[in-house]
Amino acid sequence: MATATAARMKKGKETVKPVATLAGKIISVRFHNPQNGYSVISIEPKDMVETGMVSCSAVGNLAAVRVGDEYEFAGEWKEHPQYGRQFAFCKADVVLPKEKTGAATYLATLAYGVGFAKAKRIVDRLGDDALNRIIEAPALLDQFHFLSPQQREEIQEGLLKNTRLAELAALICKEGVGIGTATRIFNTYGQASVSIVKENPYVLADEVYGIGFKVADRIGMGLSIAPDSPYRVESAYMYALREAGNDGHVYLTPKDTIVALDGLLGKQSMVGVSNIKDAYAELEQRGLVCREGDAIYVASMLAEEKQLARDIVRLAQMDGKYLSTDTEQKLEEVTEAMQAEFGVIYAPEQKEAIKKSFYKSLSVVTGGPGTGKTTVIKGIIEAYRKIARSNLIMLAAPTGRAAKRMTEATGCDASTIHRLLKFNPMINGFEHDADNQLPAGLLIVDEYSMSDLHLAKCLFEAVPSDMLMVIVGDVDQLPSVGPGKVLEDIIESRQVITTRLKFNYRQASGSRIALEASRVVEFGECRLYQDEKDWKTILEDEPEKAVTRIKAEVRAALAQGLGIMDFQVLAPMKKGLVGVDNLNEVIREIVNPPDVLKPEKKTGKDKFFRLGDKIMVIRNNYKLGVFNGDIGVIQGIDSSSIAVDFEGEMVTFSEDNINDLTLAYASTIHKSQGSEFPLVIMIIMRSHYIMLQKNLFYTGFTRAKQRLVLVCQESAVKRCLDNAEKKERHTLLRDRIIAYAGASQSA
Ligand SMILES: Nc1ncnc2c1ncn2[C@@H]1O[C@H](COP(=O)(O)OP(=O)(O)OP(=O)(O)O)[C@@H](O)[C@H]1O
Repeated sequence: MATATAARMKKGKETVKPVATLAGKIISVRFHNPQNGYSVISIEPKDMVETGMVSCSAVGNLAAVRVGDEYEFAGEWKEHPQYGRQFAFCKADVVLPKEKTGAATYLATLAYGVGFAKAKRIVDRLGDDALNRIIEAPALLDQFHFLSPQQREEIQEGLLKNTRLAELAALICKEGVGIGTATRIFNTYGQASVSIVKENPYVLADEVYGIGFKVADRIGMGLSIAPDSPYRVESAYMYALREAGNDGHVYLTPKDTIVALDGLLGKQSMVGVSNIKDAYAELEQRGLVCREGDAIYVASMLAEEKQLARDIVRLAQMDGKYLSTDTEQKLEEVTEAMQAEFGVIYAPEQKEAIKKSFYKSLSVVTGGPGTGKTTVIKGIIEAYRKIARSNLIMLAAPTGRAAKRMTEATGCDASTIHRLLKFNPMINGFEHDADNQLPAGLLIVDEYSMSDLHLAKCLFEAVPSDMLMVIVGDVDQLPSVGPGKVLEDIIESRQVITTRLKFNYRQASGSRIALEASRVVEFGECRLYQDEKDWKTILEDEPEKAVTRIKAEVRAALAQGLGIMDFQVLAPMKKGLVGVDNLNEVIREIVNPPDVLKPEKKTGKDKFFRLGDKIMVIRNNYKLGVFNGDIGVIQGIDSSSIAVDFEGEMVTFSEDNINDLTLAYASTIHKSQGSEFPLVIMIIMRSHYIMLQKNLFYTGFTRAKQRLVLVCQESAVKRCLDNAEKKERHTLLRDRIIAYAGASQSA
């Protein structure tokens, strides 16, 4: 392996820039940006004779800057048009004092409550090289009982920050790589950070949370790694495959892979097909990627797709636990009894759905909003109680909001799938799996169109064959945010018993939203009611005016007493005047204007959160127990964290994961899946062109429970309706289910 690594290293045509050096003490800090460490400092050079200066300016990135600290810088002298000659450094090593008094003085600056006397006792015991010894072995501090645990931590952290982290920051904090990123790298590799980053910065994309290929590449390019370095091409290859998951793909075709790599590596990168083939061969040899025909997979994704297909077939072919010669009659009696009990006459298809959930261990119920899915869920629960004489029932949904709605609708506790499977941060996985399956008799999972491949694989393997599992969802909605289209593939395989509910009860009660939902799905048609029942359309051709209309509707909602969680603005995409990002800023100024009592926290260029802001989680964080699409309100902001109330559950986000949050007054239609809101204000304009699809439009307006306000250009809605073609997702789940089912039947 060592030889292979050396060979791969050699292939890269690395260039080393000539550098000058400067040693001296910081005498003043003129500027320091805490986000990226960019600093402008005055230095008193150690060797004034050599530099010919009493003081000089130096610029570069430092993790922490303190007047009095001594550094050895490497970089080059530059002539600034305004500020004159200055030293631009790309490397900065703190020179720690080596004699006792200097070391003790330095140590005394690091921890609150540790003055010179205590620091001197430490240095006396550890010797002249005390500071370096503590850096190498922080446990040495344990012997000093007069230090509190916090003081020990502060000394250790201070030393590392001012030395090793400073060195790392100076090396990489350029061109948009911030101190936060440097700190994360440092937290991952500790003292070895600089040497690891110098050898192969692309490893960061695999191993450091929050760093992807693009940041690693910025670091790599800054370190003059060759554009055709195998490390770079392999990292881009893995990134391209993983990134395809963001477009819903489980695998990529060879052609798509090359297009994606071209985009990532740049056409001028000297990377040719042979480099890409070499990268594939290396990654395949390391077990990271594999290929089946024209499908190139991240190896773990292929394994998951196969495992899921096997488990689906296992459950779909297993007779329901309570199936016997008189089951049909028993089910008939039970549904009759329930009709009397609940005062409801089930539609034939609803009855079918309830009965069929007892035929096999796995069944599916699908239907649009208002077709009675929840009514069927309640029916299945009650029928199970009566037939199995058991209460071993588990209910779940992919998001917290959907689980909450399920609880409210059924009166039974429902949890997220993650909670159901018991996510354990210690093992970074679920406690319930194939070896420790779920202890229930009946499991019903709602909003299943939202489940991606990974979550489906984890859930299905944890379901014992003698359990009854019913998955419920609206297959006409957008598929999951993550890779795959699991519900659609299961239904299309025709190997799993499925009931499609068609009759729309809400439509029967006059709802225009329900009526148009059916018409959109069945005929690709939709009437744009001016203002009738639960539907209001505002036709507006100019984007600026459309934004003004949205603002007016938001004000009207507030005037009617709706809270920020009661209404949601939806748009097809993020960018542009009528995109989510701009709408969020505009709506925030109405709903949560600035106030001296409301602290704000900067989170990026031109981005900030304000106390009281409505926010959404955009990445699953199993450790914090929050998931993509969860919506909450900011209840606390301080210099290093944000506390968010997720409908009664408080979660604190630190600097490391604040970027997993975004404003949520407006959100994309994709992100609104699984949620419903009393009022939805949805905008559909021609400038959203590339996103305008039938299932996107359908998913968006069916999020409205009581009222929809549609601000649109008529032609944009028409474009949605005409574009019934679903965006293709590369997955082979359907084919695998069919193949495994065939194989097991012929076996
Ligand atoms: N057989 C029935 N007879 C009369 N009313 C019914 C029947 N089935 C459902 N309903 C009513 O229709 C409405 C919609 O039903 P339900 O909430 O079960 O649908 P849903 O598919 O779960 O809707 P959504 O996906 O929007 O939550 C409810 O008010 C429900 O009481």
